[in-house]
Amino acid sequence: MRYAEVAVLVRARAVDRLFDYLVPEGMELFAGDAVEVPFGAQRVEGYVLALKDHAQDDSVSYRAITQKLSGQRPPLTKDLIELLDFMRKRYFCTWAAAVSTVLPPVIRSPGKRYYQLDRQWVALHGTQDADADLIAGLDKVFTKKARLAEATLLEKGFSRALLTRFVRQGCLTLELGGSTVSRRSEIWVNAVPDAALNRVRSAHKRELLILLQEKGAPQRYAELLEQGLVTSEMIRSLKAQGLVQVISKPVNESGEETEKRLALTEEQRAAVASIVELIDAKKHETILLQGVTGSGKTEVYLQAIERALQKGLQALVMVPEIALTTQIVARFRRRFGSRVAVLHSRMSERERRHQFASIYEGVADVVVGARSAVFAPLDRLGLLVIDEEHEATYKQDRDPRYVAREIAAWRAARANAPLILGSATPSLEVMYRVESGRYTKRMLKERATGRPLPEVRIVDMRQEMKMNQQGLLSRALRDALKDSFEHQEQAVLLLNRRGFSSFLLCRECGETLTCPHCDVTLTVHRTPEHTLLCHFCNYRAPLRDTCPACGGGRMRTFGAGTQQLEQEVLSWFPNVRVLRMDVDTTAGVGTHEQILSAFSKGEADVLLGTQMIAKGHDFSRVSLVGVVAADAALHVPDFRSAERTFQLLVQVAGRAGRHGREGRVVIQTFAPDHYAIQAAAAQDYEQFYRTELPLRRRLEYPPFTEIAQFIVTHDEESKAREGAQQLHHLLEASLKGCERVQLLSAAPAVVGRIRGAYRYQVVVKYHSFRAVSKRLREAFDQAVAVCGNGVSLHVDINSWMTL
Ligand SMILES: Nc1ncnc2c1ncn2[C@@H]1O[C@H](COP(=O)(O)OP(=O)(O)OP(=O)(O)O)[C@@H](O)[C@H]1O
Ligand SMILES: [Zn+2]
Ligand SMILES: [Zn+2]
Repeated sequence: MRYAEVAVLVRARAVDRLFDYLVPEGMELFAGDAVEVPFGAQRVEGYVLALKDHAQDDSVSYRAITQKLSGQRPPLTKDLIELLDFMRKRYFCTWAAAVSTVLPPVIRSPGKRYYQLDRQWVALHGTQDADADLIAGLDKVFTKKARLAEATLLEKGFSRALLTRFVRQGCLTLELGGSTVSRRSEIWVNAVPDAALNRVRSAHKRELLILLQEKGAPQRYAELLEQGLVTSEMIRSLKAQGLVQVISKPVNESGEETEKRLALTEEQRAAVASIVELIDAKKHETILLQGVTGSGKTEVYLQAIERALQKGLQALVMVPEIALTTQIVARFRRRFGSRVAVLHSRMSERERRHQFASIYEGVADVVVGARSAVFAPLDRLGLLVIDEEHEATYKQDRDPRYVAREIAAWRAARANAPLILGSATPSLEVMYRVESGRYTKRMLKERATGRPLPEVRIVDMRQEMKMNQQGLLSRALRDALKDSFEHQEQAVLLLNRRGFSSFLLCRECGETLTCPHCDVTLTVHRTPEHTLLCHFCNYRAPLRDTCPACGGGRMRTFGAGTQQLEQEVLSWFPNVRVLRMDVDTTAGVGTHEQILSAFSKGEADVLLGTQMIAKGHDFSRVSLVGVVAADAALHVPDFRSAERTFQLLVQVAGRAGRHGREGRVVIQTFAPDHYAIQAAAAQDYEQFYRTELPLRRRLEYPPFTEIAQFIVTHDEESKAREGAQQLHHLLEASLKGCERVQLLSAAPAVVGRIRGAYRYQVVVKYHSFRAVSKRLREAFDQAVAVCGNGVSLHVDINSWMTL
């Protein structure tokens, strides 16, 4: 008897365990396969995590699996199966939630598999190959039909492993669920140096050889064929005589030849060398690649990946938000052609299916993608890269709230592969790990193009207010815009309105109000009564008009929209062309790309928008960057607000002057002396880090502690609050006697209400996850059990952003 240990896709926490099922006689089943099983009176989908000869309890008679759902390949690879367990323990999620997160629904059901033979490939490679007999055999089977079902080929004695290998080599094309999986390449021929012409009898062949020798470089087979200069038979026999070489070069989707690597700068070369050393040694290590904006980190990734591919290994590259990073994907495609698969959340189902198929079949061995790509089914990982490591988008904001960086680290360690974290502005967590010796660091201090970093100027908005300048644009920023337009250059204007909260800011001295216990900004809370509130610990204070610092009477809520900014720009410069990028203008699929590509083609003079314009773009004609209100980022009620502000300002500044004239940056702020703004203006990471770290230490924030944030929601405010208080009691009881743990009072969450549901939070700070995880989990499970109907509980471990 064989048994399967199955994770069933039933969400209820009450049945969150693995179930044993009998494997019916004759069912070919592997760990990782999708199955249908009886569950109560229903039939449900499940995943086989292990196969075994004995069930948990031999005296029980187990029910049998009713059906196998997956096709040839188990959708869950071996390391993904193990990852499920890690996710459950780390993010307190159920088996079902872990499986659903790791595997998007579209890839579970298999399609029928058909193959086509590439005759040109066979004609040119066939007979010389070590596989000559097998290829000749395939050729014969395919004579009558252009397309054969997999079952037919298996019947004829070709094994699956063989078919897969031929797909990877380019000899076969696989058709799966309406899309074609193939490794696109183009065939080139070249004369062997000093090929002895006298050995060639046929005049045609001799002509061809002379032509190739005269050219002295490989020629496209397709072109020679068009010109009537070759037949496949000619090439085959010349190849057999050792007079020509047949080369297949990878091409990209549109058939263009893949691009050559760039000659590296000295710094890049050293970085690539240290990564290559790890790849060769199959050694896991995490390397922080800290490179200033425009230092050419991407080229370092590309060349390191090339090495992994040469060794038959795969690479995974994570980018913060794929819709915003079309440029980077295009570069990967230009370099590695159809070996690149792209995964992100905005793809059509059909496209996603296609991308997954090419990964499973091994045709794509470089995966580039956003957060969820961290689960790509790669079983020969040789290198993992997280670009812009510091970005908040690597944190999943729904359950299970995983951090892609943690998952990548887990997979890299398991695969004995290096993990590269790239950033101009590394997160404090990562830099702290570098300092404590857990990660190594490689620096790129110069821009790869040799351009200098832009010059940054801070404008004190308090002075502007005194001069009775009421608008969003200071005089300095207006002058800079005018200068940029006069030189026919482009400008980027950033107005970030991150978060949903508002805060009070003194228009005369720039003061804001912070929590005396947590040092985060107090936000204006409108329900049930108007108060100032700390979302961390529930401290409250009354609203006020007068400033506690300067005594002025102009404490006002802060915030302006991008539309308002657009109007103001147009009122000063009626003839300039403005593109606006924010949540309103980017709702549709592909709209990001459209706006960005219009801007990079020079169809507008100004791009203005929220933080989505700050990241990663490489625009060649931008010489001016203006930050309209740096304070909006500074006063997000989050202990990371200074860090986020510094990162945002350095990143957006980095868009200026990457190629042409020297860049200029204008930062407008009510807090010109704030250390985050000062360090950003100097583009000095070290200066920022040295100031921020002691503050974190004093207040016991990450990287010195870790934070678990529990969220309780309900349609009625009182129920949500009571639920949070109940959870607080349970946590108190279960954490009793634990050292160095802080449990904060239940408080309204920063986003107090989403889609009608009220949200309360309870925060726990601790030093060691290992020491508290069981206790946290226990309290959480109890709270789930005792909380009434309609209350839902979420947990956010190591909250990346306290939202
Ligand atoms: N070795 C090189 N020689 C010449 N140009 C290079 C070299 N390496 C990179 N570049 C060019 O430098 C520019 C910046 O490179 P890239 O976009 O990779 O920088 P980055 O470090 O990712 O910057 P950011 O962090 O600002 O996104 C690109 O236009 C790239 O083509
Ligand atoms: Zn004041
Ligand atoms: Zn507080």
